[in-house]
Amino acid sequence: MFPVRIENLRFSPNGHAVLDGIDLQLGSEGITLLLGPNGAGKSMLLRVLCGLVEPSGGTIDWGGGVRPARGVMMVFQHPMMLRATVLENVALGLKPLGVSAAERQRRAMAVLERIGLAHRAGDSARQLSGGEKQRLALARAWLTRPRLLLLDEPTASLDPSATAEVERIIREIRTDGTRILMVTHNLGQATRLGDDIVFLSAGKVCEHTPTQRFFSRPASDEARLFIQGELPWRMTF
Ligand SMILES: Nc1ncnc2c1ncn2[C@@H]1O[C@H](COP(=O)(O)OP(=O)(O)OP(=O)(O)O)[C@@H](O)[C@H]1O
Repeated sequence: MFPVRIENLRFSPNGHAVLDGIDLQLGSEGITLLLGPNGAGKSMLLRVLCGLVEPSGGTIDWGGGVRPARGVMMVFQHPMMLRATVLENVALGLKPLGVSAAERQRRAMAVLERIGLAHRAGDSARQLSGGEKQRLALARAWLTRPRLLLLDEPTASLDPSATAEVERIIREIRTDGTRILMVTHNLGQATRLGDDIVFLSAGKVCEHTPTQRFFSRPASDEARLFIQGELPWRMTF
């Protein structure tokens, strides 16, 4: 499936270019952080990659073949919880894979242990806190062993301790062999988690560079102003 090669990817509903010719290559390992101002097209890029939105043009080459049906998973900023227990919500991810009910429960319990939610297995998932719901959503995706995991601001509304716990789980998923592409507005988080940074502005990739270099020597004016918190609003649209 890797490298994933994205070329001249476009999404232009009603003539407005949300993705304006994205060129990007993703190798088989690591955590890539997608940064950029509001409206840059970060979430839209993830939606196109996971197949939720049909692009207007361009190509995505999934390592020479078509996108593997179950190889790509996405976790949203506000993950959906079914009206069911925590265990059932996690086990659900394995249902389409034809895993038996007993095995689904066994594996779901094992992943709940790893994310520190085993003691909540029998509780209603909808009663969980925001941080716990995000951990559950990560566990649900992790259980299916995706090759590529797309994360859209998974810690956006979490406090520092819940954020640290989610970051720990993301690192574990990466160590387990899953490639991660993640949107964040948290620059501290980008330095903690990111192997490399893709900086998007106005639907285009301005730069794709190792994390340390991005923060010490950004190549584009847009990225430099963004890091300094001085990006003029007119450059964001
Ligand atoms: N389904 C859609 N159809 C048309 N335009 C859309 C659609 N979804 C989003 N947009 C527009 O695309 C642009 C980019 O949105 P997107 O959510 O990808 O930005 P973003 O970089 O993730 O921003 P933020 O950091 O604020 O979440 C916005 O102007 C948004 O209004």
